[in-house]
Amino acid sequence: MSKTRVYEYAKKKNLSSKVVIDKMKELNIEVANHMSTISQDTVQKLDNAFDGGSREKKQAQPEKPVSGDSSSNQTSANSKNKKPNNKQGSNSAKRPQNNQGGNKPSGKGNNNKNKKRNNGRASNNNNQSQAPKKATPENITYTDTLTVSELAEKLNKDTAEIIKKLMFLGVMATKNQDLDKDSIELICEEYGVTAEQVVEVDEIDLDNFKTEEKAEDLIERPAVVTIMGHVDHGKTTLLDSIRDTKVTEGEAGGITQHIGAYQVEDNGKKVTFLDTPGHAAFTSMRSRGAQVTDIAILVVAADDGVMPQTVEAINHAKAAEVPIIVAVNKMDKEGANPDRVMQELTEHELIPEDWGGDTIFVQLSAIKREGIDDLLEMILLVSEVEELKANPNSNANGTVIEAQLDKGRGSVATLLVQNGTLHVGDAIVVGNTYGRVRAMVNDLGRRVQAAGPSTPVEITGLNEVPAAGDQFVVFSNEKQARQVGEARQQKQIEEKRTDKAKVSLDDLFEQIKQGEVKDINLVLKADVQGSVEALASSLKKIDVEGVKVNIIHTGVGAIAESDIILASASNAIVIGFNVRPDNNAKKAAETEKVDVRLHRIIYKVIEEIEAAMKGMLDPEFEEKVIGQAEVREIFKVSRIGTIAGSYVTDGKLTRDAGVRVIRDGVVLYEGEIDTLKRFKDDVKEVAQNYECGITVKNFNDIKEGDVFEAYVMQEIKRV
Ligand SMILES: Nc1nc2c(ncn2[C@@H]2O[C@H](COP(=O)(O)OP(=O)(O)OP(=O)(O)O)[C@@H](O)[C@H]2O)c(=O)[nH]1
Repeated sequence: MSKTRVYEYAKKKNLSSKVVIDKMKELNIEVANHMSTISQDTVQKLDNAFDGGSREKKQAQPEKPVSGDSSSNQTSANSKNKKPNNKQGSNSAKRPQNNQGGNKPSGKGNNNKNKKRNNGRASNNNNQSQAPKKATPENITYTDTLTVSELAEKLNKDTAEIIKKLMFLGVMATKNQDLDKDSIELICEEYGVTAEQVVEVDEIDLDNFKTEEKAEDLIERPAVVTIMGHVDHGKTTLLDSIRDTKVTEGEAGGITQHIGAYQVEDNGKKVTFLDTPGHAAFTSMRSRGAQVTDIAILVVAADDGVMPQTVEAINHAKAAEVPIIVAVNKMDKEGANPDRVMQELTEHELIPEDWGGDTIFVQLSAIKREGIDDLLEMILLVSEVEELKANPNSNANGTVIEAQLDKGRGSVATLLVQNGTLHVGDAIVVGNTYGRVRAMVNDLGRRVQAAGPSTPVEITGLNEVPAAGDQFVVFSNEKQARQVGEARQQKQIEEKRTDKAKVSLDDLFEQIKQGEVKDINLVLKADVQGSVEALASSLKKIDVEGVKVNIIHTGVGAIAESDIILASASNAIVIGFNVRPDNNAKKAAETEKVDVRLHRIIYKVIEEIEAAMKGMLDPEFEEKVIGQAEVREIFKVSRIGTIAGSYVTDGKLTRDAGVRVIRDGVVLYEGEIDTLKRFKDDVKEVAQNYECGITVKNFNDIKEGDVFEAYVMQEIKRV
């Protein structure tokens, strides 16, 4: 059996691997990737296929673009691969290796195995790669992406060699282009190198400061219980009656205090209840990464049965993988029908033990305080099964249950200690706040010095108010606590600043709805003063939901960088009427994330702004400028009209693209390309740094120095 591989065959035929793979697929020959072996029989079939057709051969000029950064004037089929990964993942469909499902699992599996084996040795090998011999390393590491030349350096190879390899994989890349994970792995595979993507550790992530516990240090801790269920089924009454029965029995003389959670004792064992019933609080904490609940009590009124929120609560508890105990409440009521409740719950996979399932059902009357002991007993039973453990002898960490600003005491937060023991005087970072635990009060209003695992305590001493669901960690070193706390605070401020998303038409309505936007600030630029005025007065007349259009700046001429800076500073949208942004403005708009809208018809501007304010903006398509060409010379041909001898300065021009003729930053005409030629030939597209001849449909007033802007309408993916 012959051992020809796809890429070898491709090389022999002077074709790219992609072309060969595509052809094999066309011929219904199974193929995974460029490394797949092909039989003699297949070689024969391919030979026939390629010798018959000439289309593919035309595309194959593998040697040429390697030396230069810009690729040759390719056909549109080939040019698809020119930029394999402008944005990570966004072009994945276009990457050749993604066409072959069979390839990945095996390749990845091997990598993973290697990864494990080589774990921790990555950097060593990297250093090794600096050795004078320049051997190929065993493995390489990277964080996010690598450019072609960075990859070449890591592999100790010439950049040109990597570019060539990429080409044989059907990927056209320049040396400074970022490669995505798949491409990096493919190239490394070629050299038998393992590529490991390492995740950058966030130094101020609180998880990094939690103590790692050894199994032998862990001892049993109380369960943390949340009560959930439908409105009026008796959650609050149940919480109150548990507390009243148990607290008065145990801690005599305590004045119960609402701190968001309380602890009761039964048979010498403690149970902690979160006293914000309902799944909203439960889920909002969970959405912030806090998993506090160990057991969920699902309250169902015996006279009402399973209701919508009962089902929601079940789903939330299931999603959190928290065991559920069903409390069938209101058993004292006349219409109480516990069997119906059980029956209805079986539909949600909560099957009573009596019926062969494993869900515990407790019948009770919260109001009459009947069945409370049974419920507690069951909670203790489930806790035992769950083997809930923690180490009371380490620095505390846990979650904020609730927090507020108190006039007299400053920031007050209820913390649930999940591991370790919290002490008065501890240096602590809580979410993005920090401080020293000044005083601790338990759920009975008593001052305490220490709080062990599963204990809720209210603390003071933080510099700011944290948020419910925030994590907290105690530091042995106060200085470190302050540093981490300050860094987290700083990061939050920065995130807020960048997060304070600039207004964009796409999410304007959302912001209006949330009350974040009351005025829409606009910067208007137009070709002539008359248009500026007409546009401004029409825009001011838009009246939607009491939101005011506020024109903060107008001007005549191209959109300049200063317009963008102004818009950025005042959170404005820029409208260009018959004008374009110049290059600096374009760059500024990108970095400042300023929404720039370009129009040629006044009513379209009004329509768009109005639609955005009403939340009716059509989100499906947006215009994407694909390239620009500069007119260098004009040829007047009597039968044809004006041919613009042009040079593509940016991107590419395609014959089916829309085109605008721009003179001094002002749009003169918008229409379609009529003919696009290279020398005498009609072509489908012309790439950057190439000359071409262009005629525009129904438009001949072209002058030297004019700019053609080519654009296509592109569907935008929403997340
Ligand atoms: N007869 C009887 N009524 C009860 C029982 N438990 C609660 N109730 C009554 O049912 C009503 C609702 O009880 P809550 O405890 O407020 O119910 P909830 O589930 O907390 O309600 P929301 O807070 O609105 O979600 C009140 O009028 C209670 O007095 C019980 O065991 N028997």
